[in-house]
Amino acid sequence: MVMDPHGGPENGTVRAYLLHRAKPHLPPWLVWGAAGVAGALGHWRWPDSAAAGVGLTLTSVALAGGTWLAGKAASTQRRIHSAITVAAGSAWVTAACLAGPTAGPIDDLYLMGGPALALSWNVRVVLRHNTEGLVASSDGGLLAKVGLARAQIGAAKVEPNRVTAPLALEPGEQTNEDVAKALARIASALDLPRSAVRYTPDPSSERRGDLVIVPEDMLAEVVEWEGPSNLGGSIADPLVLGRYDDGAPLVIWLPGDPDAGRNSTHVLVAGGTGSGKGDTALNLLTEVLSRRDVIVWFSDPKAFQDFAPLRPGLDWAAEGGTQTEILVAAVEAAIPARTRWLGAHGYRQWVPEAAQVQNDAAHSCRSDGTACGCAGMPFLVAWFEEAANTLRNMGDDAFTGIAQEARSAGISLIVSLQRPSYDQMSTSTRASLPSVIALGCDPRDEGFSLPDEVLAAGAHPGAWGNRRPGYCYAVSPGIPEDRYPSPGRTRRFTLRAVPVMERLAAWAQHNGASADPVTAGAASSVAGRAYTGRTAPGEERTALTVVDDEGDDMHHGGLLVDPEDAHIDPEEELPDAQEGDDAPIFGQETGHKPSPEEARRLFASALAEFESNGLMIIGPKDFMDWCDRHHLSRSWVSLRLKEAAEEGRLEATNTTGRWRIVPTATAA
Ligand SMILES: Nc1ncnc2c1ncn2[C@@H]1O[C@H](COP(=O)(O)OP(=O)(O)OP(=O)(O)O)[C@@H](O)[C@H]1O
Repeated sequence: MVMDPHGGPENGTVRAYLLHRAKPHLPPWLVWGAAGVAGALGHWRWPDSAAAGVGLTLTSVALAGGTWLAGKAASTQRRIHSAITVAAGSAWVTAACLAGPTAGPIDDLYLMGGPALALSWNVRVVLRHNTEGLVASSDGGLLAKVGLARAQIGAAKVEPNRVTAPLALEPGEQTNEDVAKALARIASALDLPRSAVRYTPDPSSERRGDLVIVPEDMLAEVVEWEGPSNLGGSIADPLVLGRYDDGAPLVIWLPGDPDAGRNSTHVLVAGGTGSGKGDTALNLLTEVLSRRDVIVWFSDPKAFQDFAPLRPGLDWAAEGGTQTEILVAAVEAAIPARTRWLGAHGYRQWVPEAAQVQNDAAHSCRSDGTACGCAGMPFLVAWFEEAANTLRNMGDDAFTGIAQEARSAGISLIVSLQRPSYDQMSTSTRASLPSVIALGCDPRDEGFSLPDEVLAAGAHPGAWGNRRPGYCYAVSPGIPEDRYPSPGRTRRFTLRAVPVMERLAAWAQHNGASADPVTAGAASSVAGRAYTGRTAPGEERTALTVVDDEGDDMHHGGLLVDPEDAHIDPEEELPDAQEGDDAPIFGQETGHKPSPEEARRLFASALAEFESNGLMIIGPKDFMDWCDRHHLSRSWVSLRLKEAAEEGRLEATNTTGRWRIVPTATAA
């Protein structure tokens, strides 16, 4: 039989299991048997010896006294129990030796007294197993050992794998912080991992709290993802990501709930390489996509390696940096539009009713008080996978602004980081993400992942590193705060999950929400055809594109070229430009170069080409080849970009030298 280091059977039979469970309770019975044998043997050896009688009696008294002295370090209760047992046992052996094991009441004493004593020890072992250390500490043992002498432990609540013991500290001498600092020593004294010992301070007292001990790691077993928890439910229902160490489901909520007094939230998924961050993201994304009233805008610089099967269910999948910049701009545009819509329909924040057709007069945008029948607005999840670069480009102020305002617009941001640390994300950006799913990380990054109080209460993701994939702490509105330091584990995704994810994406594509006109309009107004919205197979969603589908060719892209320039064929050979023309052309090579006017026209066409290709955020570097082709300098381009911004064709982004194309339909 394979044994684990704690002596448990790993894969044994039922019999082996029972034997294993019975093992700790056998010794008192073995001692009972041995005493019987000793009595019989002694009587056979010294049937009538007076000397043996004195010797044996002294021995038994010495044994009992010795036990008493030896038990000094044990609790008083245990000491008395041991001494009585030894005294009774040795007295019986003495009597049996001298008078014979079957004489008078000696055999009855053996048969009744022995089992009673053995049982009393069994009870003790059971008690000790459940409240290991805590019983012993009632006389200060454990707590003295860990530097909390004089603290009192109240009646412990014992559940199958969880002991909760109220702790009262020495008034004026000790604080809850002292307990937090002693947690590692308590774990050491109990021979448990540090994450098994937690402390929940009582918010109303600096010297009271609950010590929670979870002796067995019930998360060790890997659970595979089998499908979403609540297909067709609302995004307002809990999202189930895994389970806690006591078996309770690990859930979070994204939208707020005014009735429960819960705010909507943004989530950081933080974990080191190999911590199971990818699978955790899949847990969250599959839950979101399985709900009927939410759309997802998803940006992934890694080209959807992990998320490919789910891609058809996304309303917008942005791949790489530039597309992500556009997605960010679209979120920025969607915020005021959505907030306005929610306000006009009498919602202080997004609730599931907002996603329905607005048939309730109480939620009408009409001034006459009749129902308006407007299309509902689904919740929006904007997801930034591996977001360090995106956040850096956006800048702190922009991100914190978006995060702040998104919450009243029915938008949750989900951000994941390659490494959870301050060199990936600034303090202020970190602070604008109220929720975190903290997976294993470098011990030095713990302070970034989790709030100080949660770390002080015993959370320790640095202890997992990448050795416990999927283990996590979840801090989020709606989770009871005393749960924050409890570890959970998400579910694992294997190849077997792929077809299920594909079916889920197809379900979302057909049955999930699609963007409402307000959100789609805001997205299209900045992203042009880079935003298409999710399309079901066979369904052309052209309504959202502001540019004519035929306009792929930049030079003939109807809508995109000024009408007075429409006759120009830019392919046509252009006359040589005059030397010394007024355009500030520097570093220009000799050769064919367009006149300033033509160059401007070419520039307009180039913008149109970018737009028709969905490349909505541009900078001088995007014009490098173009400059070479047309013998124009980059500084000339920079100047033109600024001019175009003044004309309303471009809009400045948060990054110097990067401009967002204003789609032609909405260009000033
Ligand atoms: N909940 C889980 N239970 C068990 N194993 C898991 C769990 N989640 C992930 N794993 C396993 O852990 C390994 C690492 O997971 P994953 O690739 O998701 O980590 P990661 O944090 O995304 O790493 P990286 O940043 O390098 O991509 C994989 O082999 C995966 O199958």
